[in-house]
Amino acid sequence: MSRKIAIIGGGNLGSAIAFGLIDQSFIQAESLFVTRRQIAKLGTLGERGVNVLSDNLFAAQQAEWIIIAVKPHLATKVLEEIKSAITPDKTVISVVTGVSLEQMRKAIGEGPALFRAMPNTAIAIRESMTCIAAADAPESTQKEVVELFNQVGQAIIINEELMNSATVLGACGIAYALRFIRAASQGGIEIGFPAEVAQLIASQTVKGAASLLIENKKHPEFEIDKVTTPQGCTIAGLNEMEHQGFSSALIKGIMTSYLKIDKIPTE
Ligand SMILES: NC(=O)C1=CN([C@@H]2O[C@H](COP(=O)(O)OP(=O)(O)OC[C@H]3O[C@@H](n4cnc5c(N)ncnc54)[C@H](OP(=O)(O)O)[C@@H]3O)[C@@H](O)[C@H]2O)C=CC1
Ligand SMILES: O=C(O)[C@@H]1CCC=N1
Repeated sequence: MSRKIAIIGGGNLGSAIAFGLIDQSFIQAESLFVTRRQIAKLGTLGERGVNVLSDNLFAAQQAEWIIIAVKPHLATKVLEEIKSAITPDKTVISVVTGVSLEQMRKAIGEGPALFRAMPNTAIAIRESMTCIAAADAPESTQKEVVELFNQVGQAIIINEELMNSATVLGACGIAYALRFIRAASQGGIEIGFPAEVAQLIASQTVKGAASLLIENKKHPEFEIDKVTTPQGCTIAGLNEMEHQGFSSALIKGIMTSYLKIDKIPTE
């Protein structure tokens, strides 16, 4: 990509995006500007040739595309800080939870194309699921933004009303899936494996299950039916998990996360 990109807020997600983009060679390291106040913590990106700095305005002045990746309560402040650098030809993409396109427009003013994107931390290894919502952006710019996030996983356009749902299912979802793997590993240790072997088996098995659905595009129960031998051990274990509230716990957790989003301070 010939454009320059600035990532304002190089924390967990901002850095993950940076690593994903340079590892995929989507952008040259020297065309990427990543900011945070404690720049020493961006050392690894700096060693890879990325411009690491604490001057948000300078970073935004250099780039055509500006990705905002600070915590929700800092988003408006940061947008106002870099406002003078956001000329109408630029594209601003916020990955901030709970900050609407309308709030962004209010902080920046009319002109630039605005997007909200909700990737997850697997973006660092180019395996993100990213949901994107656009405001007043030409079709061609929307395509470019989807293309950017397709470089580092799978990206789709959604209506902004679904952005909180996308946050929970896609971004928080990484943590839910990892907690499943941790629990499976702990069970694996109890039935005989050393911890690292249990984790490998649990992780690769989850990867395989996800890949079956993504490649075959069938309902999970279709694949489960292939595993559950009548009177076998799989159905016995699955039924016990459901008696203990497995699916119900997950759905209730998803709803709790969803209801929490509107309570996250964005000012
Ligand atoms: N983590 C995740 O899985 C996901 C997070 N999100 C959203 O992404 C955003 C970032 O989350 P996350 O990466 O986890 O949070 P982090 O706290 O890890 O990252 C935010 C970064 O912003 C930096 N920062 C704070 N103030 C400024 C400033 N004035 N100028 C520039 N940088 C600043 C902080 O570094 P320093 O203190 O050194 O300045 C910090 O590293 C949040 O809005 C979150 O809701 C969305 C999807 C997934
Ligand atoms: O937990 C949070 O609030 C953010 C949003 C999605 C992932 N992390």
